[in-house]
Amino acid sequence: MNDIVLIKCGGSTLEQLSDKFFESIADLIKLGKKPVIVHGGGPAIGEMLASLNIESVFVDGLRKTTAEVMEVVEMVLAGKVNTSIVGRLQKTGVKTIGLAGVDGQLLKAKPINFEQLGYVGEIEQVNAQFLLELISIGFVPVIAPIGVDDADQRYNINADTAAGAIAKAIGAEQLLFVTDVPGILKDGKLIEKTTPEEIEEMIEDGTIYGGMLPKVKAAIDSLTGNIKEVIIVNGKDARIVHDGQIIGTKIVKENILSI
Ligand SMILES: Nc1ncnc2c1ncn2[C@@H]1O[C@H](COP(=O)(O)OP(=O)(O)O)[C@@H](O)[C@H]1O
Ligand SMILES: CC(=O)N[C@@H](CCC(=O)OP(=O)(O)O)C(=O)O
Repeated sequence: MNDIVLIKCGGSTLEQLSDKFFESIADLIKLGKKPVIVHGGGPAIGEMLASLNIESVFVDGLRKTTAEVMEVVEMVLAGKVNTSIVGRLQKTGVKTIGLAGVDGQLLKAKPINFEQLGYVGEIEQVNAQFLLELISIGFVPVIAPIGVDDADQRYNINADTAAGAIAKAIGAEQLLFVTDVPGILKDGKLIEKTTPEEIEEMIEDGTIYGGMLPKVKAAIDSLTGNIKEVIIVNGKDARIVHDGQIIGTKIVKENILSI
């Protein structure tokens, strides 16, 4: 047991996160957990691009990233969103360090499909050793999903995908997606527990679409690693932990569910 919990904070909910949310991260540390945060910031990037009269174009949920867009993505994610989360967490007394993929070559990336998506990246390698060292000396890393290659080209990585890859690389035990819905909803009702197989069916029948897709795909992929469960939770709730329980949708490996 390494007690690492990777928490992905979605841009959909970042501005609504209460002080209590950050206090519950401090609570997790008191319970002996080692949190690591990966954040998004899609809406903030969209607003900044709009204010610069640059159009946002999405292909299959991924933002088409020209060199000009990449500069804005990095400015918003690393410059604004990351420092804001670091500041809020630090206020609760937690030792925090903000990082983008370029720091310590944390996220080595390559283009997914340059012709179609420009500088959208996929992670080739995570510098897990660097992160584990920071965790071992008591820091909570807060990571912006920006990748880098050996030529210092930066890449825009979907934050859910980055969270899954980082969780797997550092052997996290739990992966939490904090978003703007209470979990996976079906016919308006919260699904409390589900499996990769059921998720495939919900993708097929259209129950799961849009921004939920990269989350469940990253969840399924990370369940092949050290992770025992992935939980999707609502960032609008004051606290993520209620009486020691996390409320949301739990995604577990099939064999565990059938026991
Ligand atoms: N079955 C589903 N249950 C709940 N939300 C869903 C479902 N399918 C798609 N979604 C969408 O996924 C969104 C969350 O993803 P996204 O907007 O990318 O958030 P984030 O910025 O937190 O990553 C929800 O607001 C909702 O519109
Ligand atoms: C390639 C790609 O689409 N990158 C995302 C990165 C931010 C992100 O993923 O933010 P959320 O978690 O808020 O969706 C973007 O440019 O919007």
